[in-house]
Amino acid sequence: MENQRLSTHHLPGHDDVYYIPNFITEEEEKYLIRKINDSPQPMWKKLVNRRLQIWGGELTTKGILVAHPFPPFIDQYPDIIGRIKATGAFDQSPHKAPNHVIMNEYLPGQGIMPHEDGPRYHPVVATLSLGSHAIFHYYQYQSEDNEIQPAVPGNGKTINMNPVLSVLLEPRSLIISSGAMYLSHLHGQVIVSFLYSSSLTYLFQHPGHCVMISNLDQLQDAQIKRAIREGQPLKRGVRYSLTCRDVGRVSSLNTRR
Ligand SMILES: O=C(O)CCC(=O)C(=O)O
Ligand SMILES: [Fe+2]
Repeated sequence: MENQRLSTHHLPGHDDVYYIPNFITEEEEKYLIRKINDSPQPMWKKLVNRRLQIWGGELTTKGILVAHPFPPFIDQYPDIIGRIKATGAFDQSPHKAPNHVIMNEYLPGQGIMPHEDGPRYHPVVATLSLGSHAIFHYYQYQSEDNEIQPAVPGNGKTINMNPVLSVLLEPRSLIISSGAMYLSHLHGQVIVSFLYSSSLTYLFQHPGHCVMISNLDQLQDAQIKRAIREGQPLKRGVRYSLTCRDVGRVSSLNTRR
């Protein structure tokens, strides 16, 4: 997906992952978090390690979207959908913009296991982070010539738990994954309450486990940059992620988008 508007944001060595810091302002972030927290209890689905809300409609078991209008804080003010569309990341997708958003809430110490987003979506996902940072990893399945690593099962295949790419997601940033990173890799967010910085290139997720962060040069958050520079622990707060995707098949009974 080489795209002029995004080309300055791609991660070094990875043409199919883009990191855009400060995609929204602090004021817009506060507004969105307030709207999320104001939403009625029945909107939330509780999972073991996170809570989530689904915006844009429900997916049937056959992968068809029964469309429902977005809440206005997603496609009116601040117009997250319009701004994502303007990046050009969805130029090749069926609706040229995301029509489905899963909003995840993670408390400190919560995360999401490595997984694939699957074929129901056009293979581009744009994720907006709010509230706090996360380390986001991309993984591959184990291949025969890879060294054996501790692994967890996924679709009967074994995952190589050495990430191929690790990105520090700042609050207000947008990360876009496409191409092979969507189609043949897994992604996940490691469960940590603190991050410890060691040098300017490596961060400790927990003592003894170091990861190389690919987007250190792209970071913009003053607090995060200072903590990394000074070797201070980065304390996790509540993080919200808005994962925005385009579902190709939309029910004709209810196509308001
Ligand atoms: O929280 C994130 O950044 C990622 C969430 C995710 O991968 C998903 O909802 O499919
Ligand atoms: Fe995902």
